[in-house]
Amino acid sequence: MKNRAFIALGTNIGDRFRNLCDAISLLNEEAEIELVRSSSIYETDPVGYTDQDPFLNMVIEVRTSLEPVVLLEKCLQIEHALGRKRIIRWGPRIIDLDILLYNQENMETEKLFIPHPRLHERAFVLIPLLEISPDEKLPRTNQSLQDFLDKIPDREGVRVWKQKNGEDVFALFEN
Ligand SMILES: Nc1ncnc2c1ncn2[C@@H]1O[C@H](COP(=O)(O)OP(=O)(O)OP(=O)(O)O)[C@@H](O)[C@H]1O
Ligand SMILES: Nc1nc2c(c(=O)[nH]1)N=C(CO)CN2
Repeated sequence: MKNRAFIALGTNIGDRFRNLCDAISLLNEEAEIELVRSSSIYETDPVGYTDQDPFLNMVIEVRTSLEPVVLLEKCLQIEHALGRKRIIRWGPRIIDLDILLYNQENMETEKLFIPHPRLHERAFVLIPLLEISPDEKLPRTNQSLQDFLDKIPDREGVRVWKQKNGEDVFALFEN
């Protein structure tokens, strides 16, 4: 599994912890995806469309033999399997899976932008990502993601909800 990718998870409907667990177990069932690392889980104030409940957000690192578009298809299938419906842009969701980074690639197709276009402006993504990969940069640039995070004024809206215990965090998600 030669490719390294980071996936952001977000949820603000129903049993949010259960939704994270379900999404991670479905990713783990894929033979071509290997879970490598996970951030702590953060509770975050909604951004964009603010009249909605707080989210749980986290970031995981995976290794995969899937090409980016196929990895996206798997993510969309999992969103669908967990009952996600798209109603309001940036609105409430059972689960959202975004591909943040895929190796050092930059790609823009109709369906897929990598790195994720709003990655560098979202504290709810940058904080968990930098927790597990502090030196990460925007692909093929020298622009450190920590620098982007430092420029975001409001970071108080992102609070640790469940601390990573330092050992196998994915154990949290075993059924
Ligand atoms: N890096 C990416 N990861 C996931 N989806 C992406 C990515 N780039 C483009 N997309 C496209 O975005 C669509 C998903 O949009 P979605 O409804 O989840 O947006 P959103 O989660 O409301 O907003 P945001 O994209 O700001 O997180 C997918 O169907 C996919 O085609
Ligand atoms: N805190 C927080 N706010 C959001 C989130 C999210 O995951 N967390 N996702 C959004 C749509 O992608 C819009 N706003």
